[in-house]
Amino acid sequence: MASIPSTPLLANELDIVIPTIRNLDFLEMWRLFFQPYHLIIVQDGDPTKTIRVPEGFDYELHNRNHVESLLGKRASCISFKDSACRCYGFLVSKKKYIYTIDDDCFVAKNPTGEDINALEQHIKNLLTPSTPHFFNTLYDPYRDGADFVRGYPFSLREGVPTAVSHGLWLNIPDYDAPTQLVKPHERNTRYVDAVMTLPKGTLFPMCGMNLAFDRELIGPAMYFGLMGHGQPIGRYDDMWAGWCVKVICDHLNLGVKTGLPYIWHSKASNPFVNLKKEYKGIFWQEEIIPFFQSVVLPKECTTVQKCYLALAEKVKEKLGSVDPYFTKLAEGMTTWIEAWDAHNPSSEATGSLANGLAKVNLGK
Ligand SMILES: O=c1ccn([C@@H]2O[C@H](COP(=O)(O)OP(=O)(O)O[C@H]3O[C@@H](CO)[C@H](O)[C@H]3O)[C@@H](O)[C@H]2O)c(=O)[nH]1
Ligand SMILES: [Mn+2]
Repeated sequence: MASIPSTPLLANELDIVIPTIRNLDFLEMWRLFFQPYHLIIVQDGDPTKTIRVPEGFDYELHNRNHVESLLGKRASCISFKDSACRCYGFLVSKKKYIYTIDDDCFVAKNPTGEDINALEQHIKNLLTPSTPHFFNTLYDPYRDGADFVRGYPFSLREGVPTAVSHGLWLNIPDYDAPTQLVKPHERNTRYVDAVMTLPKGTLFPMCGMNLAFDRELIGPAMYFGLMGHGQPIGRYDDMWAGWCVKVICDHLNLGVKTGLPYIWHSKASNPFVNLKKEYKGIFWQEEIIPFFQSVVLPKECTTVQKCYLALAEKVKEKLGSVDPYFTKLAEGMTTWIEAWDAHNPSSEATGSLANGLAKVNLGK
């Protein structure tokens, strides 16, 4: 009986990025799964505050002083006093893969009561192809005990490289403030044992609290937009990144998966505070979504950076009239790419990997 290959740890190829304003005692629960990895802690808020990290973890900690000294004027594109600051950790990492998790997310248990190694599942998701061009009704065909169903074209069974693995949450669901207010006691107890590829041409609300991605394939697009201090909106950082990422993944023939793994989200943030942060986004998104649904990136955009800069231009042109914020956000997007390329000179080369995929895509 062939043994089922265990998932490679990728311990030297993956960084764990944690945005935080509090001590990281939550890591104790993750120690078994996280200890082999390097952590990039992005300390938000007051840089003079000391963040306690449990013994035995290999980590680097960046606070606002570090952000400003590394990026100089370009630090303006990194949010302050919002979890969006986490994207700074994506920028300074030198690894191929990123896993990002919030500090109020704990190890969940599967229906048989076993602890879920969320990182292992994300790695499986990222190392197996995606199927955005044709939906497999038995979900993830590359999973042990599953396959492509009858009628699935063989020409599409190779799939495409997976750029993003979007995990979910038991207990406190990632609801918006109005839903939180209406359903304050609702908890997610439903464990759905599935991983699905998001079909090409479909957007989704990407949550940043349990998220992994291939930094070499899509890193430059993982900009968590301008939120928090000095900004008219909050809690749309991960959403914005998800919409940009999905449009670019569709263009470059890359895949986005959602579903397993689950984490246990323990803390409901204050719905009234959240409502204040979200309220402009709640009506702006009725214009933002049609914008992303209508975006067509030029075929000359064969790297993530080129796609992202073209997208920033379109944001300024099409959404600038909705609110001046979007002009500022478009500038933030451009500054982000400048900062990314300044600190990741080799990324154009990896962008050419996407370029290669784009050629495959464009060849069709
Ligand atoms: O100013 C801040 C506030 C928080 N953080 C860190 O960010 C994450 C998420 O914070 P928290 O769990 O308190 O908030 P949630 O509402 O549950 O977060 C969800 O909404 C999204 C907001 O954009 C977020 O991505 C979702 O997970 C924690 O690690 C805090 O320590 C911060 O860095 N700065
Ligand atoms: Mn939370």
